[in-house]
Amino acid sequence: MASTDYKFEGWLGHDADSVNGNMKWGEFEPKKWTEDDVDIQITHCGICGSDLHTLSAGWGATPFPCCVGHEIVGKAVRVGKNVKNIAVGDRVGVGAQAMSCQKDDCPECSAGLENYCGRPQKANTYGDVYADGQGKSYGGYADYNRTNGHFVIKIPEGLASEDAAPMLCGGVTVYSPLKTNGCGPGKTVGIVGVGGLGHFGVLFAKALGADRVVGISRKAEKRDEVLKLGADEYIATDDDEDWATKGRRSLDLIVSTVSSEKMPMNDYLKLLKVGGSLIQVGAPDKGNLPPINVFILLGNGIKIGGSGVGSPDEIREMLELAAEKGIKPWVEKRPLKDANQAILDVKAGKPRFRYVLVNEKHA
Ligand SMILES: NC(=O)c1ccc[n+]([C@@H]2O[C@H](COP(=O)([O-])OP(=O)(O)OC[C@H]3O[C@@H](n4cnc5c(N)ncnc54)[C@H](O)[C@@H]3O)[C@@H](O)[C@H]2O)c1
Ligand SMILES: [Zn+2]
Repeated sequence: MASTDYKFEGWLGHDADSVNGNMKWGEFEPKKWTEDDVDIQITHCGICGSDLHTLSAGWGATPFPCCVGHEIVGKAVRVGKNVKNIAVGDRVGVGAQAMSCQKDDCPECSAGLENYCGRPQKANTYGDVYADGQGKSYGGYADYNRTNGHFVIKIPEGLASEDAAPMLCGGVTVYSPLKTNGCGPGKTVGIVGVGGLGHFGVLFAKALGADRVVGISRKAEKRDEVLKLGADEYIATDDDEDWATKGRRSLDLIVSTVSSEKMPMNDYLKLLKVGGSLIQVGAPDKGNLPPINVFILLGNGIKIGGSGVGSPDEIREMLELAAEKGIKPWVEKRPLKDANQAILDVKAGKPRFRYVLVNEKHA
């Protein structure tokens, strides 16, 4: 039995003002320990756009106090008796999901689609209340994390911790819809919104063998960086008022990571070839997309859908692909002690393309 004389401490948001650089360091009570759980000594945690939506309570009430962060990597320091896939000392990670029902009679969990489990047991890595009285979930801007072993993933040796961390949410959230919707040789793919998720979209669309990958964002200033990432083309929508006409019916698949309700959705849709699909993964505060013009849908025979994170199996598959192909995300390491400033910098649009907090006590 490993020692359990550690405290769960981290950056806590106490109200919606915490997103303005006002998280406070403090102790929290993790979920009640069960023999299905793993305790992780955290070394790295990526900053996801969802952390900001949650701190600002933009998606609805957040159960404060809340420690955000769901791109967690660290060392397993306590492993429950029932956990078979992890041993003490392993380098492991946790993404955005911490729990599902895991029952054989669940159509989703039994099919390896735990991310779509429809039962009350489903829980996010932070800001959630466990269904069975085990308390609240707390995320990775912290010293330690406790998560159900089914959602704790071993990190392959070939991947650096700072690169693996943001793949656990940001990476898999785009990898899953690319894979599910046929990204591969012979396909042209657009990635709308080249931020944290979008940059993974470019990297994974290329790694899956798409013929052409087009980065689509607002500002021309990102062009060189997006092309350097591996995109074949870049469209700056603020810079060219004819972009939708010029690119008409040129893409088989679009993944949109944009969360602004003001996005020009109807113009994105015009870029799809007949039979093409746009998959929305960006999640606006109130959950609404701009009004969609039905004539664009039926006139082009196109589909619009959505996708939520990815299953533990998809995360493992993505990490293996990343290790095998040497996929190198663009991350910038920030000390965990400066988490408040890092959040302000994300709000200001500074990351190229993902910040990863490093816990200097453990890394
Ligand atoms: N579907 C899921 O399961 C899932 C998982 C993780 C994150 N998300 C959501 O995805 C969104 C993006 O997350 P992220 O971590 O990449 O955030 P991010 O801040 O790193 O990136 C968002 C990018 O979109 C760009 N953008 C904003 N408005 C735009 C517009 N009108 N046109 C083009 N580009 C625009 C921004 O400049 C930025 O580069 C967030 O809403 C987040 O909550 C969803
Ligand atoms: Zn996320």
